[in-house]
Amino acid sequence: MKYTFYKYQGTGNDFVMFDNRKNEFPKDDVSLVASICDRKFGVGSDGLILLEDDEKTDFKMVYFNSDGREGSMCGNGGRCIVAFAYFLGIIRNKTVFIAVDGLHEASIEGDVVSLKMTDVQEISKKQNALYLNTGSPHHVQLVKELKSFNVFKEGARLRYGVYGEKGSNINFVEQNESGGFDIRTYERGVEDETLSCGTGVTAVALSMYHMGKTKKKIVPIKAVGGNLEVSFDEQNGLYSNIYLKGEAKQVFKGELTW
Ligand SMILES: N[C@H](CCC[C@H](N)C(=O)O)C(=O)O
Repeated sequence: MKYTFYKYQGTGNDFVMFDNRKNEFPKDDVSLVASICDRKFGVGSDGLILLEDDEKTDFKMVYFNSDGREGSMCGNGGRCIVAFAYFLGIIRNKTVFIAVDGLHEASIEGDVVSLKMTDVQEISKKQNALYLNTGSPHHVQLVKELKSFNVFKEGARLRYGVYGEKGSNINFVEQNESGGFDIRTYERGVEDETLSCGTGVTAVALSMYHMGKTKKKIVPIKAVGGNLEVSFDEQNGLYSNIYLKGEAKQVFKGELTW
């Protein structure tokens, strides 16, 4: 059977996307998902996303990491699937959809998608770092000379060494001259550095505010693959109305046979 797929990227975090409203995709096939994501033997991507029907909202997002296993929330994937739903004509400029961590509101204007993230109440302190869940678990650590920092080696060491089998995504941050922050992320489930991680960017913005590194509630973040903006409200340590905003684009369409 032939399946049409689309490739999307959000600040360089790339995804193979299927319209699975007819439920044809064999989503329990971990090795199939992993082989589609493989950059040498497949299409190549950081993850695979299914757009499915949902009774109560506009659509459902099902996200798999490139290892073939279902992941926790993906912020860039969430932005990309909004662009995909718009392309398919399922939504207009505003939407509410369901993902693994609950409901998400979003809006799209040209190539720019603004995605509401889950509220965050708990930011815990680790040695040299903060840890929080923005839909996915994130370790946030300030470093010097981020450009030459060995993200893969240090990320892998912390991911397994500190967080064990379940793991965490690991973000390294440095404040830049314009007052915003540069970020590089080692992603669990991809087990490598990716060019951008949306839930990671969100975690960094909240963490930097929490630490007093910025007083602004609109925080520009520069990932390797592009710029994102995080805005939020904060009251007594509760972060709400968190929005992740940036470009999400369709790259190509193709056909897979299996
Ligand atoms: N790239 C994603 C993060 C996916 C989280 C995933 N790596 C996991 O821990 O299951 C993002 O843009 O938020």
